[in-house]
Amino acid sequence: MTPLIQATNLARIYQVRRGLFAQPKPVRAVDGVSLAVMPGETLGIVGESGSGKSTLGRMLLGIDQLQAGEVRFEGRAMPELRTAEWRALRAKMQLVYQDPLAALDRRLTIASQLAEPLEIHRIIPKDQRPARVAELMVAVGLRQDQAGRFPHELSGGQRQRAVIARALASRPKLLVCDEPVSALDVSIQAQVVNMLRQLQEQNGIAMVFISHDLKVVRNIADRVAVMYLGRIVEEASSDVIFRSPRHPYTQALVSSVPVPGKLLEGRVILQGEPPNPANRPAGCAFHPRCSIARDICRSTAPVLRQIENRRTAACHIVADGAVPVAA
Ligand SMILES: Nc1ncnc2c1ncn2[C@@H]1O[C@H](COP(=O)(O)OP(=O)(O)OP(=O)(O)O)[C@@H](O)[C@H]1O
Repeated sequence: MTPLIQATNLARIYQVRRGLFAQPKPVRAVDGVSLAVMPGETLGIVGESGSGKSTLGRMLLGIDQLQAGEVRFEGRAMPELRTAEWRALRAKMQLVYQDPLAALDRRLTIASQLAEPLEIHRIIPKDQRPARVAELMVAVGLRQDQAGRFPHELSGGQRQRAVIARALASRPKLLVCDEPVSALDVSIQAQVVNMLRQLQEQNGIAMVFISHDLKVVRNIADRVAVMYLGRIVEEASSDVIFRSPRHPYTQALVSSVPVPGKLLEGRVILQGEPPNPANRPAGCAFHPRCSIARDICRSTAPVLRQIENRRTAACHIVADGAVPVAA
């Protein structure tokens, strides 16, 4: 089966100047990332702030330039130029990000915002648009009397529902959700995540779900990729990642998620400084914080290897004897 979206060896380096007269330094935001998402599947992407999750999400959609690598959608390479073909493909993949107020136009009513993509992509005849707008509102749990409201007249959760409805207007096959519930109250987060899950099941939409919140990812993802300083360090099904994380970084992340009724015994505490993308440690970037690091970890970067059936990890210690993924 062809993946819906497949990314190979994506890389993005930013030149970042810290201070007016300082020399720009390269920041490897995304550094050789490959992934694939099957139709209808949800891939969770987790990692601390600065690990490159958002940059990766934008690269998948073609919003951020690819400096290296390739993205294929339904088997076709994404065109580099913003041609008609690019726009047609982009309509099939939509972004939902953290701040719904920024994503919505403050001067337009909710109904007008939902009608806009229908107009732009000329998806359905004009006379059918009001009915489609009403349908989209029902799909995301907004009331019809909210159609005439402006974004500031809705709550945060309702605004995010409107953003999701707009993203659904072009009947996308992929949603890239970048921290879609982080700005919402915890009680509302679960409602929006459940709604996303339902929409996905009903419409067979695939998702790339980016979040630093493992509890949320656990709820929604089929598979999880863990990022550390621009690279994927472990990837497996959500069950496997949360039940038996193997990479020491994944172990630390997973053990920091409180489980009701369970003591924090055996919890792995991350040592050392949080990662600084402008100052990537030599060897394995995680080694300064790793409790099982050996000499090789300080000198040689580990490659992502298949360490078990359907699990990959980039760690010299856990992958002893395993075959590199690219081999
Ligand atoms: N437009 C930009 N210009 C310069 N540096 C950038 C830009 N966008 C991202 N970066 C840098 O790239 C690195 C990765 O950032 P990115 O936002 O992709 O990570 P993230 O994991 O999504 O983090 P967060 O959860 O904080 O958004 C960071 O060091 C960030 O400062």
